[in-house]
Amino acid sequence: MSDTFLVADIGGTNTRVGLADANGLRADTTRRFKNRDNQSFMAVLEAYLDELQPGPLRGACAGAAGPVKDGCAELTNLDWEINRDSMKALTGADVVDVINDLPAQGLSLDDLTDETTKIIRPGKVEAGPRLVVGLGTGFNIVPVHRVGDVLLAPSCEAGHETLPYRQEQTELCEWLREHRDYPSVEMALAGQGIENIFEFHAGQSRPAADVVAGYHAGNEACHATMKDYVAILARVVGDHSLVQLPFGGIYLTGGVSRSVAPILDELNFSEHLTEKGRFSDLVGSFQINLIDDDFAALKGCARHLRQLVSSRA
Ligand SMILES: Nc1ncnc2c1ncn2[C@@H]1O[C@H](COP(=O)(O)OP(=O)(O)OP(=O)(O)O)[C@@H](O)[C@H]1O
Repeated sequence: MSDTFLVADIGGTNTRVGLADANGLRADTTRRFKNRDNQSFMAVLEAYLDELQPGPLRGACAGAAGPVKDGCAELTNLDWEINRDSMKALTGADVVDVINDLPAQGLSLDDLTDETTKIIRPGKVEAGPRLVVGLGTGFNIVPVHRVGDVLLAPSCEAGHETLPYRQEQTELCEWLREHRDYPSVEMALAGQGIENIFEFHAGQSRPAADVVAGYHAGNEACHATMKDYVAILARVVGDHSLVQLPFGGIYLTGGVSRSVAPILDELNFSEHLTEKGRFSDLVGSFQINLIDDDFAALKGCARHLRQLVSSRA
């Protein structure tokens, strides 16, 4: 029987697809697609299968950036649906599943290399839960638990909880309430969050990458944006740390995390993170890492399939 898995990570902006086997994700098979250039995930998958011609597949798993129920996901930030039955029909795979994309990132943690996991803020690392914070087109946070040899990462929609803010951000919150969906964590901390905060400060729009570049170039509105962004990020990560107690460490991931990680220190991330009264030392003791692997979720989907196959054996 084939041991090949097809794995996919469908975000609001990008879709990544690859093949994995007993040795893990095959680097020569990974591809990245811009969603705006494609009609649907099925169209992406057809193009991928046409190019790669993988032969019979043992399993197929998609991590999708939206709530998943009964094998179906509706993406939150794009008008796409991902459906387990359609994937099964197209791939002919034996075991097929759809999971949320952030648990997919979380399930990759034991398959990442030292080169792709960088320490941003050293801390004490012990056995215990780990916490993955996804900063991409959307925002989400999931805990990762180990039970024996099995990793568990439950689905969450933490990006849509209400923004915790201090007095300094009251006007920003009111602006989000008036001009966006509502003042949710995602509206401030995803890539679109950087753009929202910039628009609040500057009265005009600018892509997230350009706001970060403007910060490095000394632009005042970009500086104010990243200052708010880092303060809110630290507060949200601190709050979730108290809920999950990530003694195994905190991991930032996603397209925004790689450009934000280098400026956390200079924008007082640690001071905001540890503003927790009697629990400041505890929150400050968790190590914070950066996942610098754009295909991490594919590795997590492969692990999910391995776990599914062995639970059915
Ligand atoms: N250099 C950068 N600095 C800041 N933000 C950036 C940079 N480059 C891209 N982004 C933002 O990163 C986001 C895309 O990240 P990513 O590739 O992780 O998205 P995705 O996988 O499609 O998203 P998700 O899974 O969150 O729906 C976009 O919002 C984009 O504006």
